[in-house]
Amino acid sequence: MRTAYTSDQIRAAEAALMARLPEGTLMARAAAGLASVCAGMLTASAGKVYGSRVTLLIGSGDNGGDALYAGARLARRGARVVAVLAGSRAHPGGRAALLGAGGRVVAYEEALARDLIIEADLVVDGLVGIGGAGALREPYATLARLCADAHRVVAVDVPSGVDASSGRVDGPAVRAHVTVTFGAYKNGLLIDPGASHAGRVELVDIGLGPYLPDPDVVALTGPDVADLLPRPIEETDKYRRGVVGIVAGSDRFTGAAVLCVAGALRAGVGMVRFASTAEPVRYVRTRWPEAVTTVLDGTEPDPVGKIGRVQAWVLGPGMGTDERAHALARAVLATDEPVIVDADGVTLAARDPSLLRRSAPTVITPHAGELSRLLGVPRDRIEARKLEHARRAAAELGVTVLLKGMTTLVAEEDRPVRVNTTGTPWLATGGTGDVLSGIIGALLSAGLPGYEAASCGAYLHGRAALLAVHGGAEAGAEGPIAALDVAEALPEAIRTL
Ligand SMILES: NC(=O)C1=CN([C@@H]2O[C@H](COP(=O)(O)OP(=O)(O)OC[C@H]3O[C@@H](n4cnc5c(N)ncnc54)[C@H](OP(=O)(O)O)[C@@H]3O)[C@@H](O)[C@H]2O)[C@@H](O)CC1
Ligand SMILES: [K+]
Repeated sequence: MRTAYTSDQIRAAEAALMARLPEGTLMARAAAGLASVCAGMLTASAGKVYGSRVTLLIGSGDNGGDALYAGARLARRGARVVAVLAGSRAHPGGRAALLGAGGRVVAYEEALARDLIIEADLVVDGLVGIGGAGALREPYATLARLCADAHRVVAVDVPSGVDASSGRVDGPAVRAHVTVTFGAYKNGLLIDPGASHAGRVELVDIGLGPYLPDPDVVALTGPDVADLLPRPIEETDKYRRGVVGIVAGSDRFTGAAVLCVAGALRAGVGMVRFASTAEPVRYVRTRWPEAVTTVLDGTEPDPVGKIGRVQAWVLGPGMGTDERAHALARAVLATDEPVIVDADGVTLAARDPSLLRRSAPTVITPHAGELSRLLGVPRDRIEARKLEHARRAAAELGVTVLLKGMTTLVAEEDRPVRVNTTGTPWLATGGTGDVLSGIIGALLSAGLPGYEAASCGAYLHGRAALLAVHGGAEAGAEGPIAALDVAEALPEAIRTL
């Protein structure tokens, strides 16, 4: 499990550790780790450290101090190091170390900074770290923008302009090839848009481990998901493995039904009971003979009873939002089984919040627009502050929230937010969300709690998509995928966790 923290949590841990160490020890550890990554990159790109050109962008805080001390180490190995000071101040010890090692220090001037950034083999972003607040001011903002023209950029601790605690980016921000972070991951390195500014993240151990509190954000890894996934045991049967009831599709949207059933079946459910109007039932029966189907014409006094016993429900994909759909949603949500509410189900819940007031576990899977309707908060505000709003929705609605997006978040009250690290931009294609809800339904029916089902489901969905994009391989050339390809790649995604 990868764990991440807010700036305040990191600061508190650093203070506790620093109190036990001679002054400057932590910065020396950070700078040594940073210099070693920089040297590796220079060797890879320029063939050697000696003679290579390094430009340091230096802010007035300790983030600049790290960069200056690392620059001094590189200068001692023969690199030609120049520090551009963005502010009137710079860490005095770091500045002296760089000058002592033969490096140069220049005051910011735009044309000079541009040349130094373009000509460098490596640019080191030491503008701001966890002390950054709000959008970058000038000339920091211009320097961050100029980094787009650099050959290679290493960000110190976090890319400047990215909020370390949330991943928020308000204005220009450095886009790094590599981020060297100290002591522990910061939330902003895992959550977008920050995460996509960080490039590859290298964690340098500075001894913070024993002083870190419970993490604020975590990311599951393949082995974590492998441990959490229920596997069939010898004396099992389809009922014990889990039966999921899928209420999805309508005569207008038949595909959502087929895809949702695909996700559940390929994720390894014991059995699918599928219920809908006549058309989607016909399509599901044709494509998935494995599913047991029920036609609902909307006149049933007890639709849930007609469908039969299940251990969990998927409610919503393509089911529509009319009166019939509303009544069906009410009936499913009145049961005592866990329910994942997706798509039209989320729209119905936004219109009638009483639907989500239930004691059994509920997972909702909105994108930012759907969450905007649920919370009554503008969509762009949610997109800018995803962590905050996923948490708020979980607390206010009393459900597990899977907020879809470039990085998917899973929030539940009093638990660290889980951020999903698998996936690919190719996933942005119609129907993939229906597959995801089927996967989560399958995991819920197998007995996983909502928090685990949602986060493992997102992981498997993203991993299956990656395999499909690479034609079944872990990496390599990429090609387009359709939603059904994601479902079809699930068994391989699980096999190779
Ligand atoms: N603590 C430790 O033990 C260790 C810490 N370490 C390192 O220290 C870093 C934290 O250092 P830090 O606390 O000095 O803050 P830092 O990130 O340099 O930024 C503060 C400066 O930035 C400025 N500034 C802020 N916002 C701005 C904006 N929007 N636009 C422009 N400027 C802005 C702000 O200016 P001011 O508001 O004061 O005018 C202030 O001067 C941490 O990330 C890690 O790299 C490591 O060495 C390991 C040990
Ligand atoms: K930085």
